[in-house]
Amino acid sequence: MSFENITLEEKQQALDDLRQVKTLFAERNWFPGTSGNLSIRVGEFQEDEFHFAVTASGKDKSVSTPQDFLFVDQNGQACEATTLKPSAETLIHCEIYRLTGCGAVFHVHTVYNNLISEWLGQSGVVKAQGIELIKAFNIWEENAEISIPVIPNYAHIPSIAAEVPGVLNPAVPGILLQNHGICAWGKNAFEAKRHLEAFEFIFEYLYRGLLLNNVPKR
Ligand SMILES: CSCCC(=O)C(=O)COP(=O)(O)O
Ligand SMILES: [Zn+2]
Repeated sequence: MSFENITLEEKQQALDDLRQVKTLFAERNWFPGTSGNLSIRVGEFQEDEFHFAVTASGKDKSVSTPQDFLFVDQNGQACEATTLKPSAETLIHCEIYRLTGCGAVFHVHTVYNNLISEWLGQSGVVKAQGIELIKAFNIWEENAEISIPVIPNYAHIPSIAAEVPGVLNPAVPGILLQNHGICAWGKNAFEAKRHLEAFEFIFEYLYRGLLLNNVPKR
C-alpha cells in the first residue's frame, strides 16, 4: 500500500495518539534531556512496505509543537517533503516493525532500565521470574520466567538495528539497549504502553530487589 493511499483520518489518528502518549510519558519524566522516541504505524503492513509516524529528532519531548512528528517508510525515509529529521533511532523502529508487524514502538530512557541492563544484562539477557506484571505480556503460567534481550549500545545505530533479528524474543515485546534505554512494542499504542509500563515496573522491582539482597525474607 502506498503512503498516498492511507486515509488522512488514519494518519491524523496516529498523530493524535502519539501526541497523547508523548504528553503522558513526559509527565513521568520518561524523556529526560530530549531522549526517547515514539512511533505508530499506519496503513497495511507488508514486510517490505510499511509506514509509520515517528517523533522528530532532538526535540524537547515535554513540549508540544506542530513540528513534533513526521511520517517515514520501512527504510526510515520521510514520506513527505519536510525539514524535520526522523528520530536518530528510527532504523531500530523499522527493524522491529519489519520483524513483528506490530502497530507501535515506544523507546524511553529511565534510570531503572539503564541500571538493570548494565548490572543484570552482561550475559545478553535480563531474566525476570515470578513477578505479577509478567502477565501484562500475556504470559499467564505460574512463576513464569522471561528473558529480555540486551543489545550493546553501539554509537552506530545501523549496527544496533542489525542485532535486532538475532535477539528478538517473540514472547517478550521489548529489547534493552545496554545503559541506554528500552524499546517496547505492541499491536497498537494501548498495548505498547501497557508493555512498556510492565517492563519499567519489572526493572524497578529488580533494582529494589538487588538492594534488598542481604535482607532475609520473614
Ligand atoms: C540525548 S538522548 C541521545 C539520543 C537517544 O538515545 C534518543 O533516544 C533520542 O534521539 P532522537 O533522535 O529520537 O531525539
Ligand atoms: Zn535512545
